[in-house]
Amino acid sequence: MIYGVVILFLVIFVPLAWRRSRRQSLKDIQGPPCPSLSLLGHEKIILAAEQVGDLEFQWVREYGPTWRTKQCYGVDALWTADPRTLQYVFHTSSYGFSKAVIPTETIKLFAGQSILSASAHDHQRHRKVMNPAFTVAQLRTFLPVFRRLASKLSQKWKDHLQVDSSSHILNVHPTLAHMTLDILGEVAFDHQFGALDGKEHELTKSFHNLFTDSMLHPPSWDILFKATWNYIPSFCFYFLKYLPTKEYKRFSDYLRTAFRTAKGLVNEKTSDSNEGGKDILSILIQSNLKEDGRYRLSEEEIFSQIALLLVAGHDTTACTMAWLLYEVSRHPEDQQRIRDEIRVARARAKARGDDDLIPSDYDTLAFTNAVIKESLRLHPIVPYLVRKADREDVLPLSIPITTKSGEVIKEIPIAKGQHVIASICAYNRLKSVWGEDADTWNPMRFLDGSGERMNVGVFANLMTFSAGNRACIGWRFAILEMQAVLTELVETFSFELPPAGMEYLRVNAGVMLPMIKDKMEEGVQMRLKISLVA
Ligand code: HEM
Repeated sequence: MIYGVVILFLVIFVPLAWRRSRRQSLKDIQGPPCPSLSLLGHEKIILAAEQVGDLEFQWVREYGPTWRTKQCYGVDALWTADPRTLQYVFHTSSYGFSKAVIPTETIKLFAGQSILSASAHDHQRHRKVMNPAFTVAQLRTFLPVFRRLASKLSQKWKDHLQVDSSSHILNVHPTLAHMTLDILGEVAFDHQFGALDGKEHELTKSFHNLFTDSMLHPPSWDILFKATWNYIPSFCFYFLKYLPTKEYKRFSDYLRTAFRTAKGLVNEKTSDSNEGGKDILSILIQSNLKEDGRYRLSEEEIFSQIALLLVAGHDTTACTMAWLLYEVSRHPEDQQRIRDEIRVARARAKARGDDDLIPSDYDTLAFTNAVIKESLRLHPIVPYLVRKADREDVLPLSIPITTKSGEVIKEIPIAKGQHVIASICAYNRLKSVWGEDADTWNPMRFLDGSGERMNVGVFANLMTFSAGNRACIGWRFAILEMQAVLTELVETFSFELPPAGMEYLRVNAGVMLPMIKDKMEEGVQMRLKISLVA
């Protein structure tokens, strides 16, 4: 049946797409030759790349930081890693570039009517209600929970070592994900998921391999089918959740489960006699009630934020931490330097009369923070973002490019509806921003300030948390959580790469996940050798 639907869409929409591609003005922009006359353009090779970003890095080397690719049905897409263009798209033009249809409708499949897929007008409303839950003061109150659950994780790993031997090769990803879910449960919803205790919540089951099942290496029919979404009336999207294939079923099953969990959590809050709850959901509900009725979030929108937070706030951080521990394993001398730095900070805290580090102590861990930034630079969990110009516009470039006809240009006129793809992974490795060693590990770049001159993204000039008014609302949350967890783990354990023979892949499942070559059927994993610090 799905093939019939796809063929029908192809017949109707290929001519439309072809006509649209004629209107565009990007023909003179250089880019990789199209693999064939294929209707898929470059989409298939980008989505199937063995290592996320490798193609983009190669294209930046060949064409400069702004280049053109073909999307399905011959439509041109403009890719950019140019800092000025990114600043223009994400900051200067404010809401002038909306999220493209395919990511928006895909997000709705697993996060309903949440902030992540809201239109510009609705986004301001969502963000105003959610902001009070993500202030610095609010987040600092979460630190004891971050520390307690990091220490619980550490105890679990110690137990592994006792059962096994003094060192052990451990897949660190699942327990990191259990810990980040438990953290989110407590600080966001005042709820105990008990994932680290091995409790099988229906949510953890329905989240397991959600993105790899739904988005990793999509079949050609799905890529072509999704491309038709750019041309169909919006009421058709309502039916996507009923598509019977695994790609769509996994998302709609998750959304149903998340909504069930969300209803339970909201009921707990509203029946709670303690109205001054300090968790994210309580603050969101209180902030919503203070709003004028016209601007309030509906019940469905609140459930959707919960479904989104459960995804956006846990595995993103768990995978990012898995990469962080991978980098720490590859660089034992940096690992030791982190340990020494924590020791000094602890001694200072003790001399002051504090039992433990306080939030401002984490800001003084200059090298540890530089390591976190460097890992976020090389391993951005969201590798690119697709935006659509809401009107005709002219994009400024800080790095001029040479067109096919040999002209050197500093700006690119674009048509309304043009897809502009921000390559987060390519920007994060741009030599003009990060220096000649941009492809290699060097946390020191964040200590001499050389990497942080331009202020493109919300954090450390990185695009990893995006930029502008739709940037990650949880970036401070994620950083404080990583600081607390990394200090606990590096103080307690020594990390090494396992013996040679394991090749780690950054796979593209909508988000960038760690897997092991030739063991992809085992799912997301990061195997590291751990032992207790002597
Ligand atoms: C290392 C961890 C994280 C990374 C790399 C990350 C990255 C991102 C990125 C790139 C976006 C923009 C997506 C887009 O425009 O389509 C985003 C949005 C968002 N993130 Fe995060 N995130 C992380 C952790 C978190 C955490 C811990 C939370 C919540 C507790 C969170 C909640 C959100 C929300 C609600 C949005 C939507 C914001 C909006 O549209 O205004 N994220 N994140």
